[in-house]
This record gives sequence, C-alpha cells and structure tokens, in this order.
Amino acid sequence: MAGQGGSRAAPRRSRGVVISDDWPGYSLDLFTYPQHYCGDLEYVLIPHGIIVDRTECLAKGIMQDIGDNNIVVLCVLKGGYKFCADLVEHIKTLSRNSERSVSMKVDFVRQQSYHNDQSTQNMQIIGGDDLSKLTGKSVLIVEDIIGTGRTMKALLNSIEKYKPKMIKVASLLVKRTSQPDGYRPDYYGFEIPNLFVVGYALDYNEHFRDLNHICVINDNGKGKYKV
Ligand SMILES: O=P(O)(O)OC[C@H]1O[C@H](OP(=O)(O)OP(=O)(O)O)[C@H](O)[C@@H]1O
Ligand code: HPA
Repeated sequence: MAGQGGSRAAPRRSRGVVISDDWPGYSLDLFTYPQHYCGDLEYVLIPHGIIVDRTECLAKGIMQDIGDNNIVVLCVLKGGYKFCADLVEHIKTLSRNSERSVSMKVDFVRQQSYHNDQSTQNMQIIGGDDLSKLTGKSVLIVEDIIGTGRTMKALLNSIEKYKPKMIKVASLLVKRTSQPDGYRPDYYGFEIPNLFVVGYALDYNEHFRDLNHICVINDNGKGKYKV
C-alpha cells in the first residue's frame, strides 16, 4: 500500500503511514459502497478497516503521551466527527484497561473554508463552548485532514490566545501539498498525495460523508455536485 515512516528505532509517530504518489489504490469493485455514488469515484485510497486499525494505534500513542491527564477533546466539524468519535472510543477502551486513566470532555467547533475542491479565504469559527473555557486546560484538537494547513493555523491562533496548558493536534490525514511551510500535526494517521478525497465524513460540498472508505473523487463526481 505504502511506505512506512522511519526505521524500526524511530519514534512510533514520526511520519505516520505514507501513501506514495504512484499508489494506484484499490478498485471500487473490491468493496461495497453506496450505489448513489456509482460513477463518481476514481478508486478507494484507504479502506475503512485500515482507517479503524490505524486510529487505534494513534489512540495508543496519545494515551502513552498524555494518559493520566484531564483533556478537552475539541472536534473540528463537520469533517472531523467520524475520526473524533472513533478516536475517543479507542482512548476510552485503552483507559478502561490501563492503570493510566484519562478523563475526557468533548467539545465541538465548526470551521468551514472549502467551496468545491478549493480552499477559500472565508474562514470562521462557529459554535462550541466559549473558547475562554480552554484556559489552563490540556486540549486535543481532532481534525480529519490538513490540506493547506490554513484551517488549523487559524484555529490554533484563536485558541492560543486563551492560554491553554497544552495543545496537541491529531489529524487522520495530512496532504502532501507543494507548500514548503505545510503544517504538521502532533499525531496523524496517513500522509496522502495532493488529491481531493472524500468519505469517512470528508465531503465534497456536503456529499460523500456517508461513504465509509476514503476515496478519490473523479471529474464526474466533481461536476455532478459542483455548486
Ligand atoms: O488545511 P486546509 O486546506 O485549510 O483544509 C482542511 C480543512 O478543510 C476541511 O474543512 P471544510 O472547510 O471542507 O469544512 P467541513 O469540515 O465542514 O467539511 C477539513 O475538514 C479541514 O477542516
Ligand atoms: O481532500 C479533501 N477532501 C475534503 N475536504 C478537504 N479539505 C481539504 N482537503 C480536502
């Protein structure tokens, strides 16, 4: 499927799973997916089962680093909801079965900037508790994807003003963009090529959140759901 980050001796979360640019993906015929998306997808980039397994591994790393803490999990909606729900479940399971228990509060912020497959300048934080409640807290921000990194940088700027004790960021995906100053989260599942992907709550104009696998959308899909 992909190269893997670092050597055996390297820290566990040094690079995540790296999916190379020439990775052909899996044929859609090998998996089930909603028939209403038939003809709209190029291929499966990451099957659902692999996402779940990798998320469990990220939860283990997070527990090792920040177990025994009280943390506020800040889920970035809408795209982050699936990854956040699965990550929190894994952390809860690990916490139940370990000496080191982590107490979690979960909150949500909504930040939207994408129109079709393009990032826009219009970025707003909507919803969630008052961010001033994060003062002195250990915060784990959970996001689905880092693309240009603009969304995460803007969110971090807004949160840092309130002086939390600690901020860590977990993103399921990081895109390899051409930007030299691309943002790198503390934890991430997969580094992917610079392609527009959908599924597992990632959308194209609100479509495809109901697809389990992470797939590459094709031109037909982009045209059909363009706004
Ligand atoms: O690194 P960037 O290039 O800024 O892109 C990443 C952001 O884009 C997506 O959000 P989107 O604006 O599509 O909103 P959504 O989560 O509601 O789908 C995604 O969920 C990230 O928040
Ligand atoms: O590839 C993507 N898919 C969905 N949302 C996104 N936001 C940034 N990149 C993407």
